[in-house]
Amino acid sequence: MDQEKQSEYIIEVQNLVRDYVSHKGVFRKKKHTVRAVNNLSFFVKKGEIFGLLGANGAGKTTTIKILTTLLAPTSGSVSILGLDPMTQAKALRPRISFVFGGERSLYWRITGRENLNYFSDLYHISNEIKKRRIPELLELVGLKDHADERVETYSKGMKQRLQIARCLVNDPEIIFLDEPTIGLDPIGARDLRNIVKMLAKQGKTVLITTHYMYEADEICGRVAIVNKGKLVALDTPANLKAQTEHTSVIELHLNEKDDALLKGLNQIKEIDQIRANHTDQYESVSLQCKEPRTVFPQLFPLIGTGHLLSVRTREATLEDVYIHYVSQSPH
Ligand SMILES: Nc1ncnc2c1ncn2[C@@H]1O[C@H](COP(=O)(O)OP(=O)(O)OP(=O)(O)O)[C@@H](O)[C@H]1O
Repeated sequence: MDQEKQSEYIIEVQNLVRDYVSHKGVFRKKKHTVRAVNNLSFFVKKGEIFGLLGANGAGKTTTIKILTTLLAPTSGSVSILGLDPMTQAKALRPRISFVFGGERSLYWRITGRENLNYFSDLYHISNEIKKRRIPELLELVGLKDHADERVETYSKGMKQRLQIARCLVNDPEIIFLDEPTIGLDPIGARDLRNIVKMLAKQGKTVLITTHYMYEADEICGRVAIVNKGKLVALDTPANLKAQTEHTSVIELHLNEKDDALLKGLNQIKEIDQIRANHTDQYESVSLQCKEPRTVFPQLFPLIGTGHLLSVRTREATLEDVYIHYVSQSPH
């Protein structure tokens, strides 16, 4: 990527590597290295909602920690707002903010408003700005009517919204959100997504990690799919789905597990990928293929009488795309 092109980005990550080194054994200690981030590169523009997607252990949190000045990289270069998070942390910190999933960075014994007041003071925000900004933030995250209640009385969703308000007290240019909707009920998660969308509309840049593909599809302008520390795909959700344009999914629901069927499905060469999910009540099998009509004639003879509850075809979702990339990348 040339210099001119890079300058339009406010997050620049190039060939980032981070190793964790530990020592195992009591006497003869053996060095053990885990490469959590493996040659990762991506660039984010101002105002984007950029998603970092990956399974547990993919290296997302490690990457965010490096980008937010909390952890040193092993090698590679990172530039946030034109600053190096390691050597220019002091200049960078007031201009960014972050929320880590499940983190307890609020004081539960005091009210929501008092929390925002306290965190504003840590950033030396003037009384004049605080007076205007804190009510605005409480309004933004829908906590205006609960501002003077203790945080310990808040629901999980309210606490998470207060975390977002907390991370906005310094009016950051970039917000890093590590799994912000984890553990929230569907309405709480939707409220949080709406807040994130609103922030991007106001010109904030958001880097978000999530396990929920529909969430990434809904709010992210672009997503990077990371597997075992490596980038395996990067594009808009629409483009990623379009690249698998000729991919359809046939979904079968069966009233019980059918090993013979799975064995037979493995023989159909027109099926690109098979995913089976077994619950107490039923077995669901998803088949990725290019042309369902080429699969059906071979599929139906395999299904034992009485086993099939339903069958339907659908277009590939971002989740299918994600599974496609993650299962294809080398282990
Ligand atoms: N402090 C540490 N010491 C040793 N290994 C670590 C440390 N922190 C993370 N790792 C390892 O680095 C890899 C990446 O972890 P990381 O937490 O960055 O992944 P993640 O994508 O955020 O996962 P999750 O979705 O579970 O939060 C994992 O293999 C993890 O076990």
